[in-house]
Amino acid sequence: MTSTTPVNEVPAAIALRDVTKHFGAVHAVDGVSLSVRRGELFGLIGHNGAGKSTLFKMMLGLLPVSSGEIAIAGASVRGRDFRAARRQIGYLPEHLALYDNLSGIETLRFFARLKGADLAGCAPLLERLGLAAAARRPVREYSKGMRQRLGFAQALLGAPQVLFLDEPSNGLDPAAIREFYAILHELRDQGVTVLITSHILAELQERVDRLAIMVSGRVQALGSVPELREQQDMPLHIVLRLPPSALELLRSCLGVVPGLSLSAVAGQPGQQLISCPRTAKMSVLAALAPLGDLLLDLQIQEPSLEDVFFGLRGPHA
Ligand SMILES: Nc1ncnc2c1ncn2[C@@H]1O[C@H](COP(=O)(O)OP(=O)(O)OP(=O)(O)O)[C@@H](O)[C@H]1O
Repeated sequence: MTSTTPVNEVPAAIALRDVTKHFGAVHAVDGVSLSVRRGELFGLIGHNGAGKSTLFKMMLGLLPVSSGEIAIAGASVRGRDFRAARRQIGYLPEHLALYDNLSGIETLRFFARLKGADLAGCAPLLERLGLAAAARRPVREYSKGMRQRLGFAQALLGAPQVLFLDEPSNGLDPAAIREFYAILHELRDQGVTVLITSHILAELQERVDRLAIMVSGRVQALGSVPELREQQDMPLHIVLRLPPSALELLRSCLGVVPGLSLSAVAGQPGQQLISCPRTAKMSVLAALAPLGDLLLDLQIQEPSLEDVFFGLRGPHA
């Protein structure tokens, strides 16, 4: 294996250097470099066809790279030691095939045998994922959410150190999603590295440490949600509620702050929206002081991950 890690430095749990994958003329993945630390919960997002699944498959060694280097837990996916490293990897594919006639516990034992994991770990895993009561029922009777939880249980077999989860919250209800992320955060705190894809950006926004946004096979932006907001220079929105009689005073107060715009909030009488550069936040708040009690309410709205995503891709992308 070609090492990219300096001596005395802990290797990244996931390291990609200039990875490409071409299917004929289609550049599905086009020069991706990425480093995910041990114990990091990392999100991978992108439009349909952006290259996420292709990248996943290459990181799992299921699809050869066209060029570039991938190392998982220090082992190159092209190296001889990757077979052993795979034991440290858990994977939940987007569509996991399950045998309908097997029960939950039989399913998990089946996957445990394939993976060479301890069969004794199966029942506790079902318990942890809220499936203990359904353990002996055939999978054909499972709801979509139960199937997904069973899939998650199989990804956790053998206590993997790196987890790849492709659209894992598909079919989960809000309570199950909350429970699912609680388990992920627990695993992360134990040093497990998690790479997760989802199209539900609001779900990832508060829950991942960092993420990469893929556009047409490339990583277009990388960082924590606050870092991405900074990088994109997204404007800040401040919504005010005040009586119509205070509008003139508001305009004159804000006149001293450059670079902002003021507009009425459609369908919300008495509400005004200020859009301003993020750096102007404190100046705007200071400029509002003369309004005193006339200001009935104020909300600062940070751009969401969805705003960042569409800002990158453009409104019609
Ligand atoms: N086996 C294949 N042969 C030819 N083209 C492929 C193959 N697999 C993927 N592609 C193409 O590579 C591109 C990236 O596909 P990929 O499935 O990685 O996207 P994705 O980001 O996972 O999309 P989605 O969000 O819809 O799952 C697409 O243009 C797709 O058509």
